[in-house]
Amino acid sequence: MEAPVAVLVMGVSGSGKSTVGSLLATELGWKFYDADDYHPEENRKKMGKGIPLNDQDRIPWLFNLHDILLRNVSSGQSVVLACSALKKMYRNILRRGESAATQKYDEPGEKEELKLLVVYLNGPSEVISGRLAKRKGHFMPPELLQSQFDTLEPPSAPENFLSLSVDRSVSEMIPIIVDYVKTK
Ligand SMILES: Nc1ncnc2c1ncn2[C@@H]1O[C@H](COP(=O)(O)OP(=O)(O)O)[C@@H](O)[C@H]1O
Ligand SMILES: O=C(O)[C@H](O)[C@@H](O)[C@H](O)[C@H](O)COP(=O)(O)O
Repeated sequence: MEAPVAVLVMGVSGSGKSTVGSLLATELGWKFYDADDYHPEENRKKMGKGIPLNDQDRIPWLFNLHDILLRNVSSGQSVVLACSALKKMYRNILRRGESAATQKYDEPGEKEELKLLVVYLNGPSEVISGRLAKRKGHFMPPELLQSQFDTLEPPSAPENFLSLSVDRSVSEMIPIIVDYVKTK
């Protein structure tokens, strides 16, 4: 792998995106972005009140994240992004920005400005809700987990993705992800 890439670490709230993504970026020596840091105040307030976000809330946030990824990759900087990216359309926006909205080029691999490698952290709601119940000092209420599962569209071919069970330890995941990234 030579050209700069963006690695998306995705999954429902509490699946481990921030933990895995930040360690991965450190391991690779790449920049790390946590999509949670880019939610507008209205989105945070909405989630804080226990109301799930909808497409209208998420799409401008995803456009902004696409711009950040593209700016980095265009300047030669590979990046890791931790972002829920629950729907296929959301991942297309991260890849293509506004052109995803026109759906002219819908499928990953077609005329992409940005190579996005997807790491999908998957696991049962019982395990993830147990972790959220213990997590302290975060704006996301654990009650929203079911809505995240309801919205989730797991990645599928032709998306370029690696699926990892949240049952694995983080230290076990990192070398697997590094291998995946290095062979792409
Ligand atoms: N693979 C893992 N094994 C055990 N605990 C984990 C694992 N990944 C994350 N955690 C813990 O689960 C909680 C949620 O992780 P976090 O990274 O905040 O998830 P997300 O960013 O997807 O919401 C945190 O308390 C974190 O320490
Ligand atoms: O698209 C969304 O609904 C949000 O991005 C959501 O998925 C995310 O989970 C929250 O921002 C909370 O952050 P954590 O994922 O860190 O719990």
